[in-house]
Amino acid sequence: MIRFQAVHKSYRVDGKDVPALHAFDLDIVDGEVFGIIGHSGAGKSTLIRLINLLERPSGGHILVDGTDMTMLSDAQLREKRQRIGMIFQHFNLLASQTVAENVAFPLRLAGERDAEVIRRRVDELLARVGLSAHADKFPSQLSGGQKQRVGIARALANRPSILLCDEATSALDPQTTAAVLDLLAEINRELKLTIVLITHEMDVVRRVCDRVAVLDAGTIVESGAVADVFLHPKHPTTRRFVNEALPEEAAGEQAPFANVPGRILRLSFRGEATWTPALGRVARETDVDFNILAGRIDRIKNLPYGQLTLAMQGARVDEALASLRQAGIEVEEITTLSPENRA
Ligand SMILES: Nc1ncnc2c1ncn2[C@@H]1O[C@H](COP(=O)(O)OP(=O)(O)OP(=O)(O)O)[C@@H](O)[C@H]1O
Repeated sequence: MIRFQAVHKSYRVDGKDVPALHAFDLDIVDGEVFGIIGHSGAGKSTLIRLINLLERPSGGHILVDGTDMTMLSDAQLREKRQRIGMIFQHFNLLASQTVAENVAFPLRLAGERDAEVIRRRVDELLARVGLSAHADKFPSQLSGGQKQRVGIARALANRPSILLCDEATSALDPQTTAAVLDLLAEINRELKLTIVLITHEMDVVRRVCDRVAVLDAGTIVESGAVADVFLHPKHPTTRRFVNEALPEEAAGEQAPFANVPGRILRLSFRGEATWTPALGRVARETDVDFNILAGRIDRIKNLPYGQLTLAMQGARVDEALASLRQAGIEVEEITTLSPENRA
């Protein structure tokens, strides 16, 4: 468990303290993939670097598995950091060392001297990230995705219980991003380690995270299970991120519904409800008509979900909505959204 207690952080700039993170509490539980999303300058890097104390908090406590990181001596902190792996946007590999030497580096740093032990561990790690054939290459001979795989192998070398990912896919194209995120999800599942990642892309959160915190100008404005935050964003900043990830839905919300006859509704289906033909059944039973304005079916991590924006007409619309809710479908009336909420 990673626990932030009343943590805040200011940087000293031109003799003045400038706040980067306002006081916050946050728990990240063992084995989850926790995302922190925010725009540039929101404080994401600061927050993630507080976990391994690459940044020291201006106040408050950071507990990792019950140990207060702020109380450790330098030697204790070095030891603790070996159990907290980290990967970076620009990979931070040693250019003059081979892939195998880069992965061996943290093992040597931790005091391992036995060449055979190191070789076996490096082989195992390179196999895990799919780079066994590239052990003797130099970083400059690898693609971005391969470099990040080396970064991941290196971060896992000392069997950490936590992996911190600092914009780990921001320098990669969408296909490579998807492959690296799949690898992170696999590592989380199989090694049961906790992953904390920061990103400015909601799609990264949607693909791999269990929970998410939205950071806006140094404040956590919203947090919770990804499906809840994604399907029912409350804060305008969250809504903007979600709309980036759901362009069709965004277009639907901004359509001129004032001219569409009927009540404008948004239906959200999760899990099994995504595949049941409830809408057709309810329409037949209650004699309502519906017109689909926007929609999509996708996945939030392993959870299938669907969202439909539709206009519904008929004398028994309220009855239809009650039946849909009973079938496990979330129903929101969106004609009543204020212009601010539609942003
Ligand atoms: N070492 C530093 N000294 C002074 N100010 C800093 C320092 N590091 C960060 N800041 C400031 O703190 C705020 C938060 O920065 P941080 O890098 O944590 O944000 P971020 O969300 O990670 O941004 P980005 O996505 O651009 O990396 C910014 O206003 C930034 O200018």
